[in-house]
Amino acid sequence: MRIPLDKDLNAYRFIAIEGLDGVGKSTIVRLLAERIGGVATQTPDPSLRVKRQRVEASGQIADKWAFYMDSMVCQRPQFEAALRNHHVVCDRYIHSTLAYQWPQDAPLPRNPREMFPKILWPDLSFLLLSDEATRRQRLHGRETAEGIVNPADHRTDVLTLSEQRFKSMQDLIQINTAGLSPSAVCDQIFGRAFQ
Ligand SMILES: Nc1ncnc2c1ncn2[C@@H]1O[C@H](COP(=O)(O)OP(=O)(O)OP(=O)(O)O)[C@@H](O)[C@H]1O
Ligand SMILES: Cc1cn([C@H]2C[C@H](O)[C@@H](COP(=O)(O)O)O2)c(=O)[nH]c1=O
Repeated sequence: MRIPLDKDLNAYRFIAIEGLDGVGKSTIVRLLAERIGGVATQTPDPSLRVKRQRVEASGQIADKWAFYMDSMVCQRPQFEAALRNHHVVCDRYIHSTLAYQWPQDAPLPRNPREMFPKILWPDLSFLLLSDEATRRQRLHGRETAEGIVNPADHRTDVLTLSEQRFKSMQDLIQINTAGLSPSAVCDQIFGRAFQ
């Protein structure tokens, strides 16, 4: 099932799902894309995994910023091609890069759309939120199921700053996922995006 919008031009939507590690983004990206017959994607592109590991290991914030920004610029043609026929739902995008990689002591840019014109801006960006206990429980559940623990998902200082920044971003639509099943979260996003 595909749900085009009521207009000929820009008929399909580019939707970004943002939030802290473990809050439920990839689950919701998959469910929402299935529901709307859209393309589920993510940044950075998985083909950049090795380069990403190298950049993350370097720990240099300028290198990380450049890597994540470049990855979005490079994915632009792929997103534009998909948007000709489908909605696109993306796991992390520009708001994550700003939340995690903008210099710690600098205020966030006031007009990021104008500042970073090379990336394709999402039509709608959603911020998934939950209380910390729920987020940790979800993370723990996934770690137990998959047998993989990513130390980056547990850096409290980084997570605290990133959450503050996410919450201060006026163009993010906040969805409180605590107490909601994945399908109920999906319903809320669907309602906000398409009804
Ligand atoms: N609304 C929800 N209610 C209960 N469990 C959920 C919900 N959403 C996701 N989960 C579960 O929580 C775990 C983490 O979800 P998911 O991997 O989607 O998070 P994420 O935000 O993409 O994490 P990361 O950024 O670290 O990749 C998974 O085991 C998933 O099944
Ligand atoms: C896309 C993107 C990711 N990151 C950081 C944020 C997290 O600590 C890790 C994990 O990401 P994933 O969702 O588990 O793939 O990567 C970032 O700092 N900036 C970004 O743009």
